[in-house]
Amino acid sequence: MTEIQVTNLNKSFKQQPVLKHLNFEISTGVVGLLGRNGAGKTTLMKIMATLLKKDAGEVLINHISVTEVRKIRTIIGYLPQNFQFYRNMRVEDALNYLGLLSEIKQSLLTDRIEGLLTRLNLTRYRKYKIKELSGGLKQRVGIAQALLNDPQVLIVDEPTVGLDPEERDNFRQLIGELGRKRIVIFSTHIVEDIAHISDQLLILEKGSLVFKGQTSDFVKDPDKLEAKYLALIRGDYDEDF
Ligand SMILES: Nc1ncnc2c1ncn2[C@@H]1O[C@H](COP(=O)(O)OP(=O)(O)OP(=O)(O)O)[C@@H](O)[C@H]1O
Repeated sequence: MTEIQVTNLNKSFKQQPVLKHLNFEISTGVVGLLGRNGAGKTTLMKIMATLLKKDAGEVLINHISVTEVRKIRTIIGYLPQNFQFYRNMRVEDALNYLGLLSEIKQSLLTDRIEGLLTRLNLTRYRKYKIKELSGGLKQRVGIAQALLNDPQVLIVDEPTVGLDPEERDNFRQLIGELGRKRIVIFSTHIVEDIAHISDQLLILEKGSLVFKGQTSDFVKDPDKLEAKYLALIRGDYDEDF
C-alpha cells in the first residue's frame, strides 16, 4: 500500500498564496485532481515531484519527506504538462537516454524498456522518431519515461490535452490499469477524464481544497460528477446529486 500524507502545505509566489493550508491523505489507486486553470494543481504536483520547494507544511510519500529529493525521485514518476522531448531521437533511444539520466543501470534499463514497450503497445514504433508520432503515441512514450523507475507514485499533469477522442479513451484505460498497484495522480480540468477511473478525488479551488475523499462519496453516479463539480466551484452546491 502506497500512501501520501500532506499536512498544512502552503506555497506562495511573490507573496501571493497559491496553495493554502492543504491537508489530505491518499492511497493506492487513481486520484483525480480537479480544478480550474490557475487553481494550483501544477504547483501541488511539482512539490510532490520535488521540482518545486514548499514554503511550509509537510508532504510525506510512504513516510519519506519530499525534502529528501533523491529518495523521493526513486519512487516517483512524473509526466509534465505539454511534455516535449528529443524530437529527433528514436523512441527506444530516447527512453534509454532518459533512464540513464535517472541513474538506472543499463542491464535493468534494457529489460524495463522492453517491458514498457510491450505493455504500452509501442513495440512497433520503437524505431520511430518522436516527432513522427501522433499525440496519443507521444503521450504513451511520456508515460513510458515516467514508469522507467517502476515508481510507486505516478503523477500526470493534464495528459489528455490535444488527444483525439479515441486516444483519450485509450489513455484513460491505461491510467486505470496503472492505478491498480500504485498511486496515480491525474490532474485535469476535464471532469470526463477521471469520472469513471478515479477512486479518490481532490478538488482545488483558488489554492484551497474544497473536496477530498472517495469519488463515490462525492457522487454515487459518475455521470453526475461534472454537474456536481461545477455546482461546487460555482458556489451553488446542491446536496441532491
Ligand atoms: N513560477 C511562478 N511564479 C509566479 N506565479 C506562478 C508561478 N507558477 C504558478 N504561478 C501562479 O500560481 C497559480 C497556480 O498555478 P498552477 O499552474 O499551479 O495552476 P493549475 O491549476 O495547474 O492551472 P493550469 O491548469 O492552468 O496549469 C496561478 O495563478 C499561476 O499564475
